[in-house]
Amino acid sequence: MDFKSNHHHKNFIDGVPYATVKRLPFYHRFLTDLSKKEVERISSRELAAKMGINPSQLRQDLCYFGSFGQQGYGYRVNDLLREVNRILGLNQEIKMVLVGGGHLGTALANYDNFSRRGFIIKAIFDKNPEVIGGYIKGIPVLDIKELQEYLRVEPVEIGVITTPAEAAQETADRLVQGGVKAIWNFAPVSLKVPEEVLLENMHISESLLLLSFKLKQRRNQPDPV
Ligand SMILES: NC(=O)c1ccc[n+]([C@@H]2O[C@H](COP(=O)([O-])OP(=O)(O)OC[C@H]3O[C@@H](n4cnc5c(N)ncnc54)[C@H](O)[C@@H]3O)[C@@H](O)[C@H]2O)c1
Repeated sequence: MDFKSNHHHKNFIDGVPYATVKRLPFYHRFLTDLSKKEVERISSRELAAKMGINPSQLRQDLCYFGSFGQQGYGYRVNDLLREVNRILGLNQEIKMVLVGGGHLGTALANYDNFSRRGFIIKAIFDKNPEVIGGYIKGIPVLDIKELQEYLRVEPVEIGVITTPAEAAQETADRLVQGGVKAIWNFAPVSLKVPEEVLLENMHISESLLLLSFKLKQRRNQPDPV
């Protein structure tokens, strides 16, 4: 099934409703899990129950991924996963650079699952002479001054920012000048980037603050009897 572009309707991305797109990573996770367990097929009822979502919602979502379901047979897990991967753009390698090879940068570089899914960190950039010239998980750590020249020779699509907050905007500017198409930002800053550059923020501390709030709420509630 081919998706017609539907740019004039902002609730749709490539013919898939945004609400469905937002659930794609969730489908990806469950289908990958089933595929690993070598489950060949699954009914929409079973899959919905596993994922804790409404079966009719699930059937509706899956309609957008192509017609894989067969009455009384269910869905072929691998076909469905392949389609979800295709829609998510995971059927090709995506090159990234990471700026800020400190604690978080090192943790991300060490996380095997990104490269397993095709997200390849080509180089890490830092300004600290003590780390420049070294390697993190086999990835070279280069001088931030070389970023522009590097990207000219080796264009990448995603720039990951794991610098301290104060350095995040100048890092974003450098990445944009270098021609990256998307930024994955972990610094607790609202970055300004041109409209054509995609920005996804991963504000870990904000998530922790939310948890703190919920914890406080629960503490204030009387214990259930
Ligand atoms: N470590 C975590 O678990 C964590 C959690 C939540 C948020 N964050 C955020 O992630 C970011 C990084 O945190 P961290 O703990 O890894 O810090 P860190 O100090 O360990 O690492 C930051 C790295 O960025 C480099 N750097 C500084 N300025 C630079 C510049 N202008 N250009 C290139 N490199 C530069 C430093 O030399 C250092 O290696 C921060 O914005 C922090 O708020 C981190």
